[in-house]
Amino acid sequence: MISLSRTSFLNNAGVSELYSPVSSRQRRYAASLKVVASTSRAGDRNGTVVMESVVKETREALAAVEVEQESAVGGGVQDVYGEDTATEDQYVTPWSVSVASGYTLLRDPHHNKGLAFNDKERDAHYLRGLLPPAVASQELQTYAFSTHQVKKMMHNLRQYQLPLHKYMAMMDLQERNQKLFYKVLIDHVEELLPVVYTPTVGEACQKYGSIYMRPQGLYISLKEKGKILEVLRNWPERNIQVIVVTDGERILGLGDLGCQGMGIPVGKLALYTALGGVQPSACLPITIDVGTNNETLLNDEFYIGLRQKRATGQEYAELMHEFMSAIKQLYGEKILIQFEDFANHNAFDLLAKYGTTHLVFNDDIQGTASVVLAGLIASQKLVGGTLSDHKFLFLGAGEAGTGIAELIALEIAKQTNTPVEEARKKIWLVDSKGLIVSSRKESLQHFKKPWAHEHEPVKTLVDAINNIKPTVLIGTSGVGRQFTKEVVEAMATINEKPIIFALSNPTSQSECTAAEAYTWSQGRAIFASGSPFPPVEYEGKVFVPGQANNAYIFPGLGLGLLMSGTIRVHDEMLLAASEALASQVTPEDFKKGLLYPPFTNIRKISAHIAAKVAAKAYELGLATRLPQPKDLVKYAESCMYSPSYRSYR
Ligand SMILES: NC(=O)C1=CN([C@@H]2O[C@H](COP(=O)(O)OP(=O)(O)OC[C@H]3O[C@@H](n4cnc5c(N)ncnc54)[C@H](OP(=O)(O)O)[C@@H]3O)[C@@H](O)[C@H]2O)C=CC1
Ligand SMILES: CC(=O)C(=O)O
Ligand SMILES: [Mg+2]
Repeated sequence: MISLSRTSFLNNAGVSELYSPVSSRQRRYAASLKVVASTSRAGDRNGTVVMESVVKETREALAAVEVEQESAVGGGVQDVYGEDTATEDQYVTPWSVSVASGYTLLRDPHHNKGLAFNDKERDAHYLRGLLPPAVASQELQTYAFSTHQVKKMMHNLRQYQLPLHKYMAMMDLQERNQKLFYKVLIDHVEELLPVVYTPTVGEACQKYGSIYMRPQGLYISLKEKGKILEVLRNWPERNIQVIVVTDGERILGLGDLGCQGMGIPVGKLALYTALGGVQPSACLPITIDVGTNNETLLNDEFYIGLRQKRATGQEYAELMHEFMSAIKQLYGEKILIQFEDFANHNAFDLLAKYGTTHLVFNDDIQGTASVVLAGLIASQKLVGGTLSDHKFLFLGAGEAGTGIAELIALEIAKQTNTPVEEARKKIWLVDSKGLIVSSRKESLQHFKKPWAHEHEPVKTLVDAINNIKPTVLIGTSGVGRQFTKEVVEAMATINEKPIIFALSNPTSQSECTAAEAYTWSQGRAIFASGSPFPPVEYEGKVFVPGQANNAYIFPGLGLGLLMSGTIRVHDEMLLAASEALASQVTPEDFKKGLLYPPFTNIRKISAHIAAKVAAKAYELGLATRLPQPKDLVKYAESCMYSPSYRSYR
C-alpha cells in the first residue's frame, strides 16, 4: 500500500494515511517529485518501507490521489496539516513514499483488503503466509470457485439470530476492513440499515458499555474542559468535513443514555458515507459527556461515561462554547456540524446560538422536518389536493414535532403566498398535558408558543382528533403505542384516506405498528414510520409502509452543503431537499402506497438532494465553491466515495 507523506522518511515511523498535495503549488512540487530511496530495509515487515522501486508506482499513485482528492466533497480539501500556509521552502522537504506492509497492513482498516490481496500484492507487501492461500474478490466474479467477500459477510450475518449480534459483527468489520464494510452496507442497504441504524443502534447504545470493544469517535467530557482543542488534535484525521455530535440526553425515544449515546454519531456518520458518499476519513463522531441523569447507567458497573449527574446552566454552556469555538478554530468555517439527539431544552438554544456563526443543523428538528414534508408532498399524489387543504395534528410537541410543524407552515405559506402565521393555524400539537391552546401560552416552552391557538382545553388525543378533525396525524412523542385502535379508528372515521405517521424510534417507541395502522383503518391509511416495518397483508392486499426517517435527508443535505462550500444552513435548503426527495418517488412506488423511494436507490437520491441543496445555496449566495459546477447532480455523484478496493500495485 503506497501512501505519501511530506515528512522525512527517516522520521516516518508508522503507516501514513493516503495524503496528497492539494494546492496547485503542492501539485507542482509533486509533479517534480523525487522519491528518496532508502537503502535500509529495516522494518520492512512491520510497517514503513521507503524504496526506489516504487518510484513509478508513486507517480501513478500521485496521479490517482489527485483525482481522488479533486473529487472529494468540498472541492478545496484542506491540507493534511491544516491551513495551506506552507512556504515554498517547506516543500523542499523531501517527500517520502511509505509502504505499509505485512502485519501492519492487515491491521489497518483503511487499507486492509483481507483475502482480496492478490498474489502479486501479497508478494509486494510481505503478506505471504500471513493470509491463507485462497484469494477472494470483493464483488461477485464470473469465474468459478472465487470467494466473494460481500457474499460471505452476508452469509455470516444472516446466521445471527439477534440483531445486536449483527450490529456487533458490522462494527467489527468496520474496524477490520473499512471498504468492505461500506461495500456490504451499500449493496444491502435495505437489509442492513435496521442493523447499523434504527432500531438496533438503540439497543446497542443501551448496552454500549457491555459490548464496547474498541473506542469509536471522540469523547469530550467535563474533564477535558479548557483543553478541547488539544483533544480534537488527538483525532488521527485532519481533513474533517462533517461532525455529528450528541450529548446523549435524548437518544432516539430511549431517553438519557449519557456517554453511551456514541452509537448514534457513529451510526449517522456511517450513513453519511454509505448513503451520501462523504469520505469516511472526513467524518468525525463526537460525544460530549457532561454526566447522565440515568440512574440505571450510573449504577451500571460497565458504564463508560462520567459517573455524575448532568452539568447544566453555565457549566454546560461553557463546555459547548469551548467545543464549538475549538471546532471552528481547527477546521475552519466550512466544517459541517450536525447536532443529534440533544434534549429539547438544549437543542433549540444551541441551534439558535450557533446557527448564525457556524455551519450547523439539528437533524431532529430540521432533518426530520424535511423528510416528513417530503412524504406529505408525495402523499398528495395519493389523496389529491395540496398541502394547504390539510389539517395537521401532532402527538408530541418537542424537537421533531415543532420542527416538522414549522417547515410544513413555511411550505404552505410559500405555496399559497400567505404569511406563515396564517399557515400555522392549520397545525395543532398535543404534548404530555394535552392540546396546546392559547390559555396555556404563559407556561409553554418558547418553541411551543407559535402553536398555541384559540381553543378550549382538550386532554386526550382522541378528543383532540374529534375536535380538530385532522387529515394528517403525526406521532413524535417518543412513547410507543399511543396510536391506539380508538385513535386510528377516529382518524379513519373522519377521513377516507387518513395520513398517519408514527415517527418515534426505535420500533418499541413507535406510536403504532404498520399492521395496526392498516388493519384498524381497514386498509385505508397512508402510513409511514420512523423505524422500518415489514410489508403487511390485509384482506388479500399487500401494503408496503414507507420509512419516514431523516436518514433520507441528512446524507444528501450534507453532501450538498460540503460540495458547494456552503457556510450556513437556510430553511430554503430544507425545503429544496424535501422537494428533491418527493420528486424521486416513482409511479411504481405510489402503486405500492409508498411515500418514499426505496433505500436501494439512496445514493442516486442523495445526489439529487445534494444538487438541489447546493443550487439553493448558490442562489442564496451562501456557497463559496466557485465557479458553480454546471451539472450539480453529476458533480455530486463524482464527489461520492467508492468502497471498491484499489489496486496496490
Ligand atoms: N423518524 C425520524 O426521523 C425521527 C424520529 N424522532 C423520534 O421522535 C421522538 C421524539 O423526539 P423529540 O421530538 O426530539 O423529543 P422531545 O423530547 O423534544 O419531544 C417529545 C414530545 O412528546 C411529548 N410527549 C411525551 N409523552 C407524551 C404522551 N404520553 N402524550 C403526549 N405527548 C407526549 C412531550 O411532551 P412535553 O413537552 O409535555 O414533555 C414532548 O412535547 C423520538 O422517539 C425520536 O426517536 C426524532 C427525530 C427524527
Ligand atoms: C432518527 C432520529 O434522528 C431520531 O430518532 O432521533
Ligand atoms: Mg436523532
